[in-house]
Amino acid sequence: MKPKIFIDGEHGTTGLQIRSRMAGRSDVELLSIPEAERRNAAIREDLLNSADVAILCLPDDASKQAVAMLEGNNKVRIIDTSTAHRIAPDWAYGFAEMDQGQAGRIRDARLVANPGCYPTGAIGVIRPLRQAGILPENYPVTVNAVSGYTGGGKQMIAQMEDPTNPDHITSPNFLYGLTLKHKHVPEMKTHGLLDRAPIFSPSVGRFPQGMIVQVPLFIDQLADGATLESIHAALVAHYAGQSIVEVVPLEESAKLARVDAVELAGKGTMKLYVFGSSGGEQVNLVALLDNLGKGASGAAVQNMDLMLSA
Ligand SMILES: NC(=O)C1=CN([C@@H]2O[C@H](COP(=O)(O)OP(=O)(O)OC[C@H]3O[C@@H](n4cnc5c(N)ncnc54)[C@H](OP(=O)(O)O)[C@@H]3O)[C@@H](O)[C@H]2O)C=CC1
Ligand SMILES: CC(=O)N[C@@H](CCC(=O)OP(=O)(O)O)C(=O)O
Repeated sequence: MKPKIFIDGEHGTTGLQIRSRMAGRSDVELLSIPEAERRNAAIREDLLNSADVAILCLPDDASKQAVAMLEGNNKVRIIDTSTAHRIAPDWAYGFAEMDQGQAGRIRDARLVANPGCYPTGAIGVIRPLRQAGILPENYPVTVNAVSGYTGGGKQMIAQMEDPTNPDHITSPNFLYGLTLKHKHVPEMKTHGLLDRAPIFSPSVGRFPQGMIVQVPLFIDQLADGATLESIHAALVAHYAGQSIVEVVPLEESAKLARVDAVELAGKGTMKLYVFGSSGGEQVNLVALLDNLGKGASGAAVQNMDLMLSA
C-alpha cells in the first residue's frame, strides 16, 4: 500500500509548492481537502488521522491545533513547517545535513520540525564551525539576510503584488524585525549551539523566491590559528558525502563580483561561500538558498522521503 500524505494548509504558499514538488509521483497517495473547506476542522481532523505522514503548512497556532487533533494517534507521523516545535526536545529538527546523525534521526522520528528558511542558512554556516571548535560558543554572532517576498506567505504576496491591497508595499527592499525579536532567533541559537542569541536583521526584496543569509566574523575572535582557509576546510569536511549543501571552492568565490539572491530559486539545494582575503582580519560566511526550496517546501519533501525510507 502506498503511504498516504496529507498536507494541512495545501492551498497556502508552502503547501502549494510541496504539492507541485510531488506532482507526478506515483509512490505516494496524496489526500486532499477542497480549498473551500481548508479551515473545516472536522474534515481536517479526519484527513489528518487517515494519513501516514501529515505535513503541516499552517501558522503556528493552527499547527498546534493540528497536533492536538492527532493526540493519541501514534501511527501518524508529522512534519511541521511552522515555528511551533523547532526547539521542542521531543521533535527532530529537520535539517538533515546539520550533523552526521541527523538524517538518521529524521528517518526514525515520528515528529519532525522543518527548519525556518533563515535559520537553514545561518545554522548551515555556524554549526560546523562550532563543532570544529573554531567559533567560540559566546561569540556575538550577527545574521543579516534578504528573502524573497513569498517568505511572508499569501498575505505578503498580496501586499507586494496587488496595487489595490490596502497594505500594498511599493518598496523594492525593506528591513523588518526591527525589535530584534524575530521568531527565528531561538532556533538559530539552539541549533547553532550558541550561548548568546545572535543579532538577526532580516529584509525582503522585490523578488518572489530566493534568499541570502550573511554571517560576518572577526578572525581574531575565533580559535587560535583560524584562517579563511581553515574555516572553509571545516565547512568542506562537514558537508562531505552529500549533494544538497555545496561549499563553493575558495578559488571560485574569489573570482565572483556579486552573489545573486535568486540564483537557486526553484531548487532544493543550498550554496555556502566563505568570502574575504587570504591573511585578512575578517570573513563573511554566506548561504544562498530558495526560501521555499531548502528553506521550506524542498526541505519538507526531503524529510518526508527520509521518513518514508525507514
Ligand atoms: N513561505 C515561506 O517561505 C516559509 C513558510 N514557512 C512556514 O510555513 C507555514 C505556512 O506558511 P505559508 O505557506 O507561507 O503561509 P500562507 O498564509 O501562504 O498559507 C497558510 C495556509 O494555511 C491556511 N490556514 C490558516 N489558518 C488555518 C486554520 N486555522 N486552519 C486551517 N487552515 C489554516 C491558510 O488559509 P487562508 O487562506 O484561509 O488563510 C493558508 O491556506 C507557516 O508556519 C510559515 O511560517 C516556513 C518556511 C518558509
Ligand atoms: C519574508 C518573511 O516574512 N519571512 C518570514 C519567515 C518565513 C519562514 O521561514 O517562516 P517560518 O518562521 O515558519 O520558518 C518572517 O520573517 O516571518
